[in-house]
Amino acid sequence: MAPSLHPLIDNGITPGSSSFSGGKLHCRCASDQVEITLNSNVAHNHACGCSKCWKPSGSLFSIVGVVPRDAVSVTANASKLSLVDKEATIQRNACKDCGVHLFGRIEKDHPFKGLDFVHVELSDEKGWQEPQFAGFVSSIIEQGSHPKEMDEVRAKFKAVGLQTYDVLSPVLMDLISTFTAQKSGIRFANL
Ligand SMILES: N[C@@H](CCC(=O)N[C@@H](CS)C(=O)NCC(=O)O)C(=O)O
Ligand SMILES: [Zn+2]
Ligand SMILES: [Zn+2]
Repeated sequence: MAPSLHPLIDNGITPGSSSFSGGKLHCRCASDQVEITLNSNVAHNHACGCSKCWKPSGSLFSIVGVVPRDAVSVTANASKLSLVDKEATIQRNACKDCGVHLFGRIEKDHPFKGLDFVHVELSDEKGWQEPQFAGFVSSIIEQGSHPKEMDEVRAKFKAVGLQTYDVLSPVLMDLISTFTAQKSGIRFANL
């Protein structure tokens, strides 16, 4: 059987709702779940093949989107959260008991500082923005996917209407490079 990319991708994509304005995420513990309340829909929601983003078991990709950090609050069992990797740019807060990542936050100077990274499949609500593209696709080889499977993986994304990139989408790459240019002193008129 072909490997699962992700349950939210494998059988086609369900569009989100433009009027949806947030909901709750829960970890996968049987009791005393960590609860996160998001007062916003996600943006730039996408499949990520990197080794650092949380994936449901059996899936090759994570689905991860961003929300303004001011829209994120931990509303139950905060004491179960711990940082996965204190050195990483994205400080991923995971449940110590079930391992699910509840939110990732950037504290250092970075183009995406101010945005938290979240996985909407941890919510029971419907209406979250659907995945827009797939990023870090080639990274799945680093986790053991066979290089010869890559055409099939990219074809599957294409079949559900998603573009694939080996880093991020052009919009996000341009944001990162704009930030880097400005850091080096370049000033753009009319941004
Ligand atoms: N090939 C690497 C890529 C890791 C990577 O750069 N991930 C991206 C996408 S989530 C990132 O921005 N990481 C920053 C971080 O994890 O802090 C891997 O799979 O581990
Ligand atoms: Zn948990
Ligand atoms: Zn990632």
